[in-house]
Amino acid sequence: MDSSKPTTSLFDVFLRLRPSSAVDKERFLDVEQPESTTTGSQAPTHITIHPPVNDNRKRAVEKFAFTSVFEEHVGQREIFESTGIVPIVEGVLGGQGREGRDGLVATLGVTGSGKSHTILGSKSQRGITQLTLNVLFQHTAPYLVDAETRPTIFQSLCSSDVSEAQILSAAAYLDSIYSPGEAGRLSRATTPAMVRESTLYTLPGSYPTTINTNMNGDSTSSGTARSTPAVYERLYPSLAKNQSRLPHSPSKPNVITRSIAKLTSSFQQDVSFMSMQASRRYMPRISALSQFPAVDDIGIEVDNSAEYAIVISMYEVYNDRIFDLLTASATAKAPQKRRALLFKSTELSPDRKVVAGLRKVICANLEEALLVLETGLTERRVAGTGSNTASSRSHGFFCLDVKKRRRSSSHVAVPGPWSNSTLTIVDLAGSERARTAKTAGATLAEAGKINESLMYLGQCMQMQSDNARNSTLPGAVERMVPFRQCKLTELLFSNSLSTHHGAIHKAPQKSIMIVTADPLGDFNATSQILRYSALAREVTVPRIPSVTATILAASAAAHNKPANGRNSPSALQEDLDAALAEISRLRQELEVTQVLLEEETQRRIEAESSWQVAESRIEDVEAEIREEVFAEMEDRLEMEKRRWRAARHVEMDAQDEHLDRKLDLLSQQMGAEVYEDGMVGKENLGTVAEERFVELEDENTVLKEKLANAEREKEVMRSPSKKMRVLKPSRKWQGSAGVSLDDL
Ligand SMILES: Nc1ncnc2c1ncn2[C@@H]1O[C@H](COP(=O)(O)OP(=O)(O)OP(=O)(O)O)[C@@H](O)[C@H]1O
Repeated sequence: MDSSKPTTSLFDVFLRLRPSSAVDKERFLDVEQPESTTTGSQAPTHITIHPPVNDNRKRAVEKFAFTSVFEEHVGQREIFESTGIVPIVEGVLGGQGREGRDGLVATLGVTGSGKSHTILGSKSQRGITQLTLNVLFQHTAPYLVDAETRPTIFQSLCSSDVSEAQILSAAAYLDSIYSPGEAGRLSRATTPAMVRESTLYTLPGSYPTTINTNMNGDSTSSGTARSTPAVYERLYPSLAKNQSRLPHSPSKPNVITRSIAKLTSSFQQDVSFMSMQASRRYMPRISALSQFPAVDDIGIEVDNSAEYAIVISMYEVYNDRIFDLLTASATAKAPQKRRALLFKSTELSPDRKVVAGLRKVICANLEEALLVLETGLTERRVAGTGSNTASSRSHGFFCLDVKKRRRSSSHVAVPGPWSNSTLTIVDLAGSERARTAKTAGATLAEAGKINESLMYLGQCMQMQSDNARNSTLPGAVERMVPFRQCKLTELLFSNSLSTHHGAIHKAPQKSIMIVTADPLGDFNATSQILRYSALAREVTVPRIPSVTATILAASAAAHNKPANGRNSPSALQEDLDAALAEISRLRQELEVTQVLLEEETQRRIEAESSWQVAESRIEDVEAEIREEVFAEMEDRLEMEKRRWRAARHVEMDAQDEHLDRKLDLLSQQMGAEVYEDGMVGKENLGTVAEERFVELEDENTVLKEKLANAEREKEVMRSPSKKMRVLKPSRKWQGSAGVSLDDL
């Protein structure tokens, strides 16, 4: 089996095994050590999985190839270094004078296999996300722009963003989340690394006891007042730095003073921090987050002719809909109100889809970025299941936009335009079996959606490995990866294809997938994921020595010879052995074919079910479109009616006016007396005038008919039920001013 990475591969695929806590379970996965391990440090690339001993479905032994396999003892730093994340970060920053290239790092695996641990770490260890942020900020620090205090830079960053985003500075964002008005916001989960601010006060001597709280919840300090900023600076060095730039306003307390004031107030009321409401939110303590493993010695190349801005956004895909994790939309009053965002092309990004309308936060340093990350993660949907006490119920996307532009210098007066490249780190929700996870209700429904999206992801990855396998065949045509089936695959794959924006060619993103597995976990679920994610796969049937041995023994008995045949090497025996070996080989081949057939049947069943899902979705969409079109038609009809009515009123007014003018003219010409009520006195008319009067009467009759017709039409428009009545001609026409022309 060729383990080399296929050229058409969209992802590099790594396998990480987690240390298992299970003691009574059988290990079903073995790592094949490469021969060169004895001489060099080459990581293994192949694994073999064996069906459980008591497996009543006769299943094959399967061998899988990955870019690298990391065994249980491998730590977070080695994963960070060996999976090629560092070159991806360099790619995002872009080489000297070049635009960056998008990157994607994702984890995939069964629930509880260690995806979140790999991406986000735990209380004692940092994950890939924190390590990436550390390396990124450490090396770009001298080249980062100051968007906080320079409005022109902030403005230029806002206007360069193509995703209709709401861009904020980190201080403004954190203030919007932790300000008193937002204190009742719901917290869905604590993050693996988060230690809440309240724990600060349990440490002896760490609490500035002289802080007092006024009626507004503002804090004032007395006596040892200088200790307060020291605590701020130790806890929130970046915010303290930012605040020192801003004029201090006692009437407008900042987020930190308010937070401490609230805690002081609780403390003074003798309320235990442990008994505080879970929904209450406190700023995470930076110093309490893990610093391990250190990555300060890892170097990356940065373009020193450029300046950078690092902008963070976070969202989750929950039930196939995208929700912003940085928008404070879930409040205690309206927990359900979360607006789903669209993945679409925008005015400024016509050739490339983006998640439109996200909130994005410009971070000036690592501390700010970690605070934003921790805050966003508390919004993510997490629930306890039978398989994992904090199981992710959504696919989490953490996006690092690196904005880059040429710096102004003595040669170039103005800086260049901003370019943007994004590193997306994805923590996928895990596939799970309802029976193992013991889920029910909404959690079970979520699992259904998670499994469905992972099935589509599996189809895409399967297509990728099929394409890679077929690419070596003459005349092979690469098949399109079906990534538009759901939001998850669209988000993961659509930037993996190269696009053109005007004359600019954007390179496809560089992607890596880290598959996590528990070698003592669920065999069925794990093998399914390995099957579609591995770069290559080989199926073998376990040797069944008993079959050959039985036949040999039987034939030996028939010839009354020893079973091993060593003592009687006759030609007959040799023929018999050869025949038995051939039978055994054919039998194995048949079994492999049976296994493959079974798998193909399974795939067909899955494809049929996804076809059915697609069909019912089409029906839903069709019904939705029908309703929309019908509603639009009704609106338009109503608008047309209103327009027609307005036009008719105008016409009637014009006719009245015309009539009045004629009467005026007539009375002037004939010297007839026009009474105050508009009637003309006939007694004053001469012969010529009488003729003219008759003419005008005829004309009036025509006008009357026209008006009567108009009146009838109006009635018809008003109510179809009155149609019949209106069709009967009215006996007598009354002018709009109540003047009867018959009376003239
Ligand atoms: N490599 C590892 N080393 C130590 N502990 C680990 C490792 N991988 C996972 N764990 C621990 O196992 C538990 C479950 O892991 P985690 O939450 O990362 O699983 P998951 O795959 O993200 O699950 P889900 O899909 O349900 O969210 C956690 O307590 C985590 O700390």
